[in-house]
Amino acid sequence: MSLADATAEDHEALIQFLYLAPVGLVQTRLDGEIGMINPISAQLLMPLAPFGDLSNLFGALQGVAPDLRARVDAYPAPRGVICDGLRIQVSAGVPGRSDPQMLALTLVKLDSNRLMAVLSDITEQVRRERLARQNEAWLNAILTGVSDYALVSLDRDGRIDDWNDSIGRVTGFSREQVIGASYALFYPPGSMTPERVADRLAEADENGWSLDDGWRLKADGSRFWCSAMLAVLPESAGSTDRPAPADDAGYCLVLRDITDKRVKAEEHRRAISCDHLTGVANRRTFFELAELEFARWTRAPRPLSLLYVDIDHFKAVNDARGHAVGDAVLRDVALTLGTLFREVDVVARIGGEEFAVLLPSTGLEGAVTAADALRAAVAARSTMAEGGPVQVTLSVGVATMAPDVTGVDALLRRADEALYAAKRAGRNRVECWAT
Ligand SMILES: Nc1nc2c(ncn2[C@@H]2O[C@H](COP(=O)(O)OP(=O)(O)OP(=O)(O)O)[C@@H](O)[C@H]2O)c(=O)[nH]1
Repeated sequence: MSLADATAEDHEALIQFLYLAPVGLVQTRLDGEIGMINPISAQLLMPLAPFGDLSNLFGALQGVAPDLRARVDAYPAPRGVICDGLRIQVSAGVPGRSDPQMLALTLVKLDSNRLMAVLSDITEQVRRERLARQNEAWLNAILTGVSDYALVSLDRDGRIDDWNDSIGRVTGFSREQVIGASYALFYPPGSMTPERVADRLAEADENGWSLDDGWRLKADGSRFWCSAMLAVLPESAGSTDRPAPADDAGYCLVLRDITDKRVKAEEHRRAISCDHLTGVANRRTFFELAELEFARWTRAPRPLSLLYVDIDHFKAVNDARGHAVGDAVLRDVALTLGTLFREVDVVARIGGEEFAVLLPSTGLEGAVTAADALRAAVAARSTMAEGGPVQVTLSVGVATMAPDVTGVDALLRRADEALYAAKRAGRNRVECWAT
């Protein structure tokens, strides 16, 4: 066989591999223009691509992974792995019925002109991981030594009904301060609502336990990073010879100070849950948290609202001042969003110049007030950038939960419709969804 024949055969084998590979493979230029794409990629990308346009990988993924282009631009080496198994949330699931669809993307820079993208559907794997994580956390909680724990016994309403030294040791609170208080006492202001207190109790009732990590408060006002497990006590405290009726059963709250491990945990959390450019939550995290809120709402309806935020005429900023200045504006808007909202609110970048804010325990009126405060704050400031300050305005669509809203996607659609109305009405406005 001649060298030319052998090369042609190799080429043919490569094409065969590309077409039959069990994962999606896409070869693009550095600007994302697609040169070669196999059927699995086309199948995965087609539903995401605006107007079914599969000419550019970044364009196709713009709605679900807006920062890809920036990642490629920021990658300094002539070749190498730009991102490895980056998780991209494609759609929100419906609690109890379907899981959110998730893709994994590995992006390799082959040389100064070409990228290779490997795409796979990891929806099922993510579901299994979530279950495994919960099991592991539970096992860790049981197996680790008990000296760094504070054990708190709670009544059915989440009020602390028993005291032991471990609470004083870990949190610094005295018996008088804690007995009769809600366990929300250990949470920093703004990070707990009465509904959330009840949610965690309900979650524990349903699963036997409920876990969460985050900042907690000590008696002196300082914070510690805590892993908290709330477990159902099958019998009421003090009952010895007969099981208590189920109504009397309380809870055991186990607080563990893991401040030392926090830096690593935080770094990990940020890497997977925050938007690369702005530092606010990414689209995937938004949907995860929004689904949790929606599931809570399904169990016990309470006010829950959503803001869909879009920067006005942002393309003009990019066109006039360049992409880097556009990025600085995005970061600035995210900063304003981050400072205006409560810790319990979820602020996320869900598209190129689109943000969403989920407001638990907030009805329509409160959401409109918050949206207008945001609109006014952004309109009043400007971003300092090379070549002079840049001013932008926002349009905001507001929607609130109602019995006929079937899921997170549906709520988002309503907020999007309201946003569209705000754009039509002249921009720099807040509009609410109306039937
Ligand atoms: N700098 C920068 N620009 C981005 C990023 N993601 C998306 N964009 C740009 O955002 C712009 C969005 O423009 P359009 O959707 O036309 O909307 P608009 O100009 O904001 O106009 P209206 O929304 O109708 O007020 C496009 O120019 C995108 O290229 C990003 O990460 N950085």
